[in-house]
Amino acid sequence: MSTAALWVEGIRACLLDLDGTLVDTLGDFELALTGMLRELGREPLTRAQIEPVVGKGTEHLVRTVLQRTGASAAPPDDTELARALASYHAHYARINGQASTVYASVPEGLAGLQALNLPLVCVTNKPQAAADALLRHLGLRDAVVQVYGGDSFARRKPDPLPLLKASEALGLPPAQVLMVGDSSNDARAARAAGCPVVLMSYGYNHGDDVREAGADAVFDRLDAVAQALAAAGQPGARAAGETC
Ligand SMILES: O=C(O)COP(=O)(O)O
Ligand SMILES: [Mg+2]
Repeated sequence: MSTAALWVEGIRACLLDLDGTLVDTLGDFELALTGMLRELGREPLTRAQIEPVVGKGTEHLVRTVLQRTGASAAPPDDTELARALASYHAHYARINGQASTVYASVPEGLAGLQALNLPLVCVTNKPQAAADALLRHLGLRDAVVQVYGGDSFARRKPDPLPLLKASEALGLPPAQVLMVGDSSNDARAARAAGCPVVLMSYGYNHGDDVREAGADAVFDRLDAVAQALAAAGQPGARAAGETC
């Protein structure tokens, strides 16, 4: 990545997506959905079928899965959806973290961003309580100052609201807050909020090419994002140990 890239200029904080960016959670989605589908008397889906549906929040996931596994392709009615969601949440709470792993470059990437004194905030579409519990389980909770979930605000990504609220809480203009995600959902939210955005190539992008998602840059490793920011000599960030 060229150090002349504009997105690196003036970054003072980072918003981090969770599923597909920090943690590979596909196994957890598979376990919880399989539990729900069994309870509803339906056949489970494969991971390959589940992956493109992840990233737009729980209701979108469950609604789409019900539609794909139903006798007809009709959308579920409200009662059916409510029953499925209750089952899914109960299964997810029980298995949360059992089949999830932190991506290889993430510990180094978080350490690299922290070494630049950038506050890190998790902005995910996963429900807040589940996201918080997962980060704790994986020993990542202390790396971020705040966790916002898909139920934290009136609207979730790709709406800009969570990113605008997070920037406001940090006391920074969105142009100085970098969104780090894995999908067009993150890129759309960032563009609408006025945040620069980079995407990780290893996550879930709804089955589409992440390089076509409209990000400022795409990286294969999270520590490469920190290195690019460090190389640009961030004005708002000081190297670890450096004093004012
Ligand atoms: O839809 C989800 O639950 C996952 O969302 P995330 O990629 O925003 O973390
Ligand atoms: Mg994601």
